[in-house]
Amino acid sequence: MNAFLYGVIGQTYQRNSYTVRGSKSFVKPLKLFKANNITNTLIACTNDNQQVNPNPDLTSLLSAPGSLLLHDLETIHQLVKDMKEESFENQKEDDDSKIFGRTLTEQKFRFLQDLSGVIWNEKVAEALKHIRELTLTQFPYEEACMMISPEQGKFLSFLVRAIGARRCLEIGTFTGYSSVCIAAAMREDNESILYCLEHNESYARTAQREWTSAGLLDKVRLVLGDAMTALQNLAVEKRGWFDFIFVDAEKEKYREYYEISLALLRVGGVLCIDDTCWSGRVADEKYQDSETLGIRDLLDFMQQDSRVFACPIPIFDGMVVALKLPTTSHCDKSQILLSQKIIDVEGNIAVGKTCLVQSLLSRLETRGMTPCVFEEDPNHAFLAAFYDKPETFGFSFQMYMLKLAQQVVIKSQHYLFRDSSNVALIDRSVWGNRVFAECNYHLGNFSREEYEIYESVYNETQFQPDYLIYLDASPTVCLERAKKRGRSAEQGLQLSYLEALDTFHLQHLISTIFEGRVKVLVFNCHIFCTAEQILEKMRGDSYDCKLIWNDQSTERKEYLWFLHLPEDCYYKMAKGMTNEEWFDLLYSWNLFQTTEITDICLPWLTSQDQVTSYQYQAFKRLVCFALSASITVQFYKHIK
Ligand SMILES: C[S@@+](CC[C@H](N)C(=O)[O-])C[C@H]1O[C@@H](n2cnc3c(N)ncnc32)[C@H](O)[C@@H]1O
Repeated sequence: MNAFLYGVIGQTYQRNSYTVRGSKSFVKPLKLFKANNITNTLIACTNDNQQVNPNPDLTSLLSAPGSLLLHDLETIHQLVKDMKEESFENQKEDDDSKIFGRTLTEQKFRFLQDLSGVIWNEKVAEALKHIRELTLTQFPYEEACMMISPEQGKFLSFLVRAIGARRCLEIGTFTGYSSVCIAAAMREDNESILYCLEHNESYARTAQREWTSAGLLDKVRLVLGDAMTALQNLAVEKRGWFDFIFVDAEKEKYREYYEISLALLRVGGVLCIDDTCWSGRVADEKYQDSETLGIRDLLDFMQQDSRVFACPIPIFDGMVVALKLPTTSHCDKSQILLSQKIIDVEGNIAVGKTCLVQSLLSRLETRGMTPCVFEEDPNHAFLAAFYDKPETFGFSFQMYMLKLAQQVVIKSQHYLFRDSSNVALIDRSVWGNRVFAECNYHLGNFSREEYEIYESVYNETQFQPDYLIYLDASPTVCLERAKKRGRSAEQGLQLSYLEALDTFHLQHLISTIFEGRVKVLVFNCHIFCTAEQILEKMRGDSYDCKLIWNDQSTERKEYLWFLHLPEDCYYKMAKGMTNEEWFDLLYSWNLFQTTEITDICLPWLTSQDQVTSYQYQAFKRLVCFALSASITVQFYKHIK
């Protein structure tokens, strides 16, 4: 007998009439599977299909993308040989709900559980079991079958853990089965979060109870309401932010969900789309209903979409997983790079960036990472011409440098994407470039119109390092170092230029710290800091901003004292204060005289939610003002 058993794992396509109608060889396995509550339904055919399959639905099913040749008959027989046949006779053959989604307890199928308990600990396993039972017994069959199968749940956990996801999103939560699988597998740190979009309040409440009993409530953020509205809101702030997105809501909107999900996903993130077989209907043109069309259109579209690498998975009712690829554009707003992999080293000319980057390079290598340095390498003649006549070449040179920096963004993205151990060390990025451009504009080397052009091109660039390491030294020290290294283009370097650059660097540094999106380490480099010191700080990292002094000199402390704020400042920030109150507060704390600074942290940067964006901005402005008032008066006089 030359028979094959085809199956879509866990699929409930079965109409028993098909499956028992064919060869006797697979009737027994089928019965045994059912008797043992195995969700898999096998669809079988002989080597000449017609004998088994007079029904056109089965033909289309077998040709559907989700169909999978599981085993030859002998393997199936081997698989079921120890199964018990008890109670099978009493089961109503086509009572789908009896078979659908039962928890698998048979030894043979223990692989469906997380035996190590590492990902699905006891609470999670219990919750998953409970959700299945509750959903199958308390919801009508048509609703209950919206829940993903246990195998899919495990697959979701697998994917999330495999990519180390911690920022996840689910579109369509229902009673919470898939969300528990995702949340349980997210990276175990405080930043891990799963956004769950669901518009049905009663489903959402059920899911919430399950998150609580699974011990996952603090990792899940429910967004109750229309998913598309929620997605549009997320797209304002969280483009390129998510590591993993699971799409499992209205099929008619799949194309729209796909597009917006892709924008929300980071490069290297994974998108998983459910129900892509849709009981085989997607493959059968006879079905033209809006849901089938929604899925079919998306699949057709994805085949041509070079933004992703997609793979169909014939599991339950089919899934497609898609990996978001890097593009060749620096200005795709959704191109946020892989997290924890970019270190941007910034600072004034000759402060010591290149030395530090080189020593970081070798240190990271000894720690099993594969770092690569990315830097702009400008044409030296052009650089010399710019130093010689900044008012003539200011704009063209800065535009040229911006272009080089944008290429660095693209190159580093591709590098990071290639291997998970890769780390990009950037020796001055677009961040530093902008500081130079702004400074040159203020020095009169750009016209206003030119500066606006620069800004518009700069604003197209999407760049988000994980760490910004700022090396700080006074302009005098930088000038000495520039002279020492003796680059010919830098021979005419003026102290006044370094002072101007210093001020703009510090202002940008403050803005960056206060935006709170990047971890900032500020190193006092009057004495060179070592790579070991920096790595040490990164390793023990629990702050969002650190100011680190590696010597006792006080010369520069006055520039940065304002970062050291008393504890109750955080509390007051959340209370809502006017600009004037803030100003008084700053004075009352006598901050302008503070000289004692050690490691500092700005804890509210991790919880921006407590602070309104107005307060945030107001605070930022005040600090900038304080800086310019107390430190840079001289500089402004100078440039005016
Ligand atoms: C297929 S079920 C999700 C099943 C769930 N992922 C699981 O494994 O248990 C789809 C869910 O999406 C929700 N939904 C459908 N349209 C929605 C919309 N426009 N906004 C928010 N939720 C929606 C439904 O209420 C339903 O709970």
